[in-house]
Amino acid sequence: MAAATPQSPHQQQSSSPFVEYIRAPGGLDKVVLRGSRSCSVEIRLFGGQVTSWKNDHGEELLFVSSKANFKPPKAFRGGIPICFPQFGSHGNLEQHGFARNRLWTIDDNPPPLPVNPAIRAFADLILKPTEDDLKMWPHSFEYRLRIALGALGDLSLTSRIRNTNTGGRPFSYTFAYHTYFSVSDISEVRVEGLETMDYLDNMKNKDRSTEQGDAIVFESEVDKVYLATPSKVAIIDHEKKRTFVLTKEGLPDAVVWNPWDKKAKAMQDFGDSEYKHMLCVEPAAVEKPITLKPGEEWKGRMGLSAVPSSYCSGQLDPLKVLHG
Ligand SMILES: O=P(O)(O)OC[C@H]1O[C@H](O)[C@H](O)[C@@H](O)[C@@H]1O
Repeated sequence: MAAATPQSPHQQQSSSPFVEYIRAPGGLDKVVLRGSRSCSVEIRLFGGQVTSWKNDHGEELLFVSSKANFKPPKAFRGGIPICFPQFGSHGNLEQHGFARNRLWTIDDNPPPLPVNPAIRAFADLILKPTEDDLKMWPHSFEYRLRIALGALGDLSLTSRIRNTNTGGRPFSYTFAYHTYFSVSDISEVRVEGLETMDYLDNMKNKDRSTEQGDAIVFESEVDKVYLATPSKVAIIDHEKKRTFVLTKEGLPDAVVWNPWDKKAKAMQDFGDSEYKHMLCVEPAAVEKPITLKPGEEWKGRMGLSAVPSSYCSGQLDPLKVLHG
């Protein structure tokens, strides 16, 4: 059950050229971040979910299914759902935990977060457990989420999760930023940065294997949790000559998922052929749950940028990736 509806953000915050608070139909309030030219980010307070990230040509960079269910309490298919306090079925809560199915509020007075002072387009959201949540997961927490649009159109999500239990009890959780990238043709996409990594294969009962030695390509359903991965992963869309560069901090693992045709047909909120135009690469903490003692706070950050890639030799153009 969603939390009680707090005052709508537009009653509390005044919009600016960089941040607009909007009451959407059905109380699905959202926040729009505006950057240079046509760069923008859209965030729904329901789920604390980024639902759009556009580049300076106004092109949509994230995938949202044409059949997405925009009605709470079901999370909707696309953008960047937040998986907390449980990733997948790694525990006894609902799939991916409850954070993506709750109404978040605007955090009026967030604790200071060291960021680039030039960034003006950002929003601070907060989620705390409802009475019902505490019955399911008996831990008090404060989850602060900052979503920021950088001057170069880059998108960053910074999560700060604090254990506010008064009874002295620690808690553990698993976590992911379930990021849906929009791609032109999955058969033309490669992922670099995960080669030779160990992974748990969700299609083989979470068996542990090791990835082969070169970029990952896609010819069928993939559902793998790569373990202890590098802090930078590249998703190369060859047809679009575009590379998504994903950087992560505090998130050792990376989930890679494409449902392919059979599973796509089985999902009512996903078009039968939409698997061709999306890929999930999800910075995560799955293998080793995060444990917080009362008063302790964890920080997990994902940075996304989309750079033109002169991808040809199997190696990313280092200048573009490093400075894109
Ligand atoms: O349909 P959802 O609950 O959003 O989950 C969608 C997918 O999320 C992750 O990528 C998991 O690894 C997959 O096993 C799951 O199918």
